[in-house]
Amino acid sequence: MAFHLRLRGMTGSCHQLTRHIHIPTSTPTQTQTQRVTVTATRNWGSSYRHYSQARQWNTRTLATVSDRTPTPNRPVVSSSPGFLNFRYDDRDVNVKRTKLPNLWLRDNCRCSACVNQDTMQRNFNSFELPELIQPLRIESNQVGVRVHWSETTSHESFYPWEFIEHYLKFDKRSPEEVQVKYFGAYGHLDSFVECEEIESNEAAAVGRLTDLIRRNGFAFITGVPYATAEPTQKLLEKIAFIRQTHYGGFYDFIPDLSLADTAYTNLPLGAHTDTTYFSDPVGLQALHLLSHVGPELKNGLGATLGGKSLLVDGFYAAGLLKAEDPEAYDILSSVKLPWHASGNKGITITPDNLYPVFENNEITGKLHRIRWNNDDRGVVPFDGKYTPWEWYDAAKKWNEVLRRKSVEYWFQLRPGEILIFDNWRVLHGRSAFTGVRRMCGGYINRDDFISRWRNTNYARDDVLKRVIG
Ligand SMILES: C[N+](C)(C)CCCC[C@H](N)C(=O)O
Ligand SMILES: O=C(O)CCC(=O)C(=O)O
Repeated sequence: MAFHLRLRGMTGSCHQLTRHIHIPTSTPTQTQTQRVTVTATRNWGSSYRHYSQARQWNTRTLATVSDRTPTPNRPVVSSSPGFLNFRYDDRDVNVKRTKLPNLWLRDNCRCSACVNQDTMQRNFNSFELPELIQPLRIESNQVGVRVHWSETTSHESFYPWEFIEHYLKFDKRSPEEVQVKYFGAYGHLDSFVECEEIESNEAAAVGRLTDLIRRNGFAFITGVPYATAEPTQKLLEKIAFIRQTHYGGFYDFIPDLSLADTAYTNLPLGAHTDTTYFSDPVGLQALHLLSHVGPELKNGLGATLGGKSLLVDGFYAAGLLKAEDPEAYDILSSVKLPWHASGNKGITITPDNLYPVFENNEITGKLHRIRWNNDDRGVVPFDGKYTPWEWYDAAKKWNEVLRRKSVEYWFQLRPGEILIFDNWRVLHGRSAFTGVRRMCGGYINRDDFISRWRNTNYARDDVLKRVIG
């Protein structure tokens, strides 16, 4: 018996697909093979729209394959052309949709045949899946839904209820958020991990360290040997590999202008973020003061050498600006600027695009990244929603907030203490100094930092659910 399915009201060109599928008869033990000719439009999008509108097929309504066994507190699952339908009983469950596309579900099969278990990468070509794939049989239980698909080689997928119900209620996975703790003039007194803790229990200690940085914006590693720079480098590499830049990888510097940047001088540096000129500014920056040798004490009075360190919680400062002058916050979020690093011969780095001072997360609207180094900023453009003088006015307000006594956290770095901060949130600087001040440290990519934080603070299954979607 030929079983011709044709979607009515199709537009655009069609092409014939011939499928052999097993449609179970009423008695599940018997199945019969039937030639099925299915037509679908080339333009997948429109066929989807028509697909979901096609109520009547030109022959019998598709045999609904569904699992009627109700599972407490879970929706009843049924099938209609192109979709699995999920109907909650009369409970008022707040859902955004009551059906999920078959092709989307099949593409998200996570079985060991579909996902390379060694690499966690998709193991099949999504675009060779039957465009009008249908379930032959559906079973559901307390844990999830099992679907037997109509494919040339029949395929069985299992979807945990957590996955299904998430996408009935939401459009996507929301970005990970952590409870951040702002800091002001007094910093965080408890944001440190002992070096020996890392040596004795690396994963747990690095987990605590990365979580402190994630939540507080910065943390110290204390008790670090400082006769040489090597222990510092080794500790940083326990978080993630050190990022190479035009300053090299692990850095160890003194004020000798060995590289063309004011960091290699004894000049004061106002609060800034580093590498504003990279498309992907460095995620973490580490600084360890190894030594500071100055002129001998004069007439017995202590010669203050200077070189104090400054941190500003950019998220806290931006919150103050937003509350006091929302338009200034919006201007600094909207006006996209050029940034550059061009001091070193043969180096002229600029980002792939123009970027604003504040970047806000598209989903949560929350401040996500600050890019602020007025010395490395390019020319404020004339086009766009705001004029340059509106930008200067907003930036001046931002600059004023950054220099408030209540916002600036000044402290003295000491040998043996590595400072590590979130360069997308925390601005840093220093006071002028005399003498020879030796600093070492390194940059770490944002994504490598966040990956390490995830994997040292949460179970892998939980992390995989978050990152695969
Ligand atoms: C010494 N160390 C490599 C840490 C920094 C060198 C210069 C940093 C500069 N503010 C920039 O963003 O490029
Ligand atoms: O010397 C310092 O304390 C900080 C230097 C600096 O701002 C940097 O390396 O980006």
